[in-house]
Amino acid sequence: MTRIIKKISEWRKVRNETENKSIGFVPTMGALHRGHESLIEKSVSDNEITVVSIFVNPTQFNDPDDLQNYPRAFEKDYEILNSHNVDYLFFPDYGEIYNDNYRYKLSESEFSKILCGKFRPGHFDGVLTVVMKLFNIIKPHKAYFGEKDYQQLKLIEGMCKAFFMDIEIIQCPIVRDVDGLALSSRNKLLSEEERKFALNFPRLLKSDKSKEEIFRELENLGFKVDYIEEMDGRRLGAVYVGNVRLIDNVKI
Ligand SMILES: Nc1ncnc2c1ncn2[C@@H]1O[C@H](COP(=O)(O)OP(=O)(O)OP(=O)(O)O)[C@@H](O)[C@H]1O
Ligand SMILES: CC(C)(CO)[C@@H](O)C(=O)[O-]
Ligand code: BAL
Repeated sequence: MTRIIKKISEWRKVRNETENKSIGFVPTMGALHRGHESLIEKSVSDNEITVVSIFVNPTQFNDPDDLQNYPRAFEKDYEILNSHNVDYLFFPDYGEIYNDNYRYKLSESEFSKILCGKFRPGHFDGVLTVVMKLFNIIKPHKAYFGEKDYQQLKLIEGMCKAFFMDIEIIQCPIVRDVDGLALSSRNKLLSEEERKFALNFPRLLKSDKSKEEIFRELENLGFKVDYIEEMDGRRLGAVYVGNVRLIDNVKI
């Protein structure tokens, strides 16, 4: 059975007893899907101990409605963790993580300001701060992140390098539904019709059109488009379907 740990003090005791065992860590905000499961499976196969965290981190939400509507599914999540033989679920509350009430934060001043960072002010400060805190608490050897959140993944790699953090970041490929939509917790917020409409996003992202053409075509279809950009041999984008913001990227 996956053991639920809510308190840092309780985890510290467990961590002290792990001796030389390898520890893999999968940070999440819950509402788990097969994308998360792919990270968990990799961690379970690579490490002797796997820790998953579920913490809907308020400091990375620039939009209070987005935070309030963020899907939460604790019971189903717990079943999924058990079915993968995850050893520990770290499930802290706000006060446990933000004992400073977010007076201290970690920022990156360049890459975090473009792409998603341009449209979600403060988002990556919140992400980097919470990931640093979680790393300092869990003290994993390896941590697993998905390529769907490509900018997040690169910023976390940069943070580890900048602060000489001895944690290996494992980059995991995007898991898609059979129809091509990248799995995302926020997909649960789409109506059936919106979900069908959302399929235009991955379809156009992977087309051989230019980023400008893709931007225009998505707008003409009725998407609100934050950006379509290319970097590192990838085309990345963020769009709104109704109130739901989706991100995705493909290799080009
Ligand atoms: N489809 C996916 N394939 C691979 N990894 C994924 C996928 N979706 C999410 N992840 C990874 O799971 C980790 C936790 O992500 P998170 O809990 O925010 O889920 P999410 O589905 O990305 O939710 P959101 O709706 O916030 O985008 C991140 O490292 C993220 O990149
Ligand atoms: C890395 C993370 C768990 C930090 O809250 C979150 O941004 C996510 O789920 O991708
Ligand atoms: N997976 C990224 C979390 C967020 O959108 O806040």
